[in-house]
Amino acid sequence: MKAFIFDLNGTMVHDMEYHTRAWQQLFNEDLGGSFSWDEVKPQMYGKNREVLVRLFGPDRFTDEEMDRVSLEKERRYQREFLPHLALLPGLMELLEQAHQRGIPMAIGSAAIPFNIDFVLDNLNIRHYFQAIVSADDVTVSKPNPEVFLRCAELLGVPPADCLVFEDVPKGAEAAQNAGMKAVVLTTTHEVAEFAHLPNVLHFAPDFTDAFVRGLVGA
Ligand SMILES: O=P(O)(O)OC[C@H]1O[C@@H](O)[C@H](O)[C@@H](O)[C@@H]1O
Repeated sequence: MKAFIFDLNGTMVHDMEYHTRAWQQLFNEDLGGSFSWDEVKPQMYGKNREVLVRLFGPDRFTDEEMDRVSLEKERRYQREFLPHLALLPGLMELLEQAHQRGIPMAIGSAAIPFNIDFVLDNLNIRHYFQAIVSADDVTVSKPNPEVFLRCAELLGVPPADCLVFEDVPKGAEAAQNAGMKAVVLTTTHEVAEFAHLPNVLHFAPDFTDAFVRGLVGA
């Protein structure tokens, strides 16, 4: 593999429960919904506007309202997650080794820049990434391949030479649709949920995993 593309939430940081909880509270306490955890969790992919349309239909909110709701959700998420903000075990070492070996790296996330900046700047890791593609940079998000194809283009590496690190089935599906192999971090979903995706090379609990370390010759 010539380049690495990292999903952000649930892959670099173990935070998907915090996203799910922030959304569930907002849906049920502020927006009049009554969604269970098991109904909200599978919706945790794609842009915030896409999440809102999937759950409330296309006519409920204006674009401005969706952006306001989205920002409120991220403020709540950041407030709750900040005390726990840390990279997954082994990721800092992997980033450093890949950087030293000249492997280009990108972030391809459905999150808005507000959340990407929250992680990168608080953890001081922005300098490792040659490209960052957020919700604002694509017309359609995962499982559409646009986000990962844009990363490959910005890195100047053919899609087939990019390896994606993901944690959700819809994200691994986006990699498949982009013609990219994926390594799945099992922070958020069960291995069986990825059974339909032939591009998944390996499942790992975190970045200390021997297969993952072997990718940078460590
Ligand atoms: O694409 P990533 O980095 O996993 O981010 C996905 C999540 O990003 C969050 O910002 C959204 O609020 C979630 O709805 C979404 O699931």
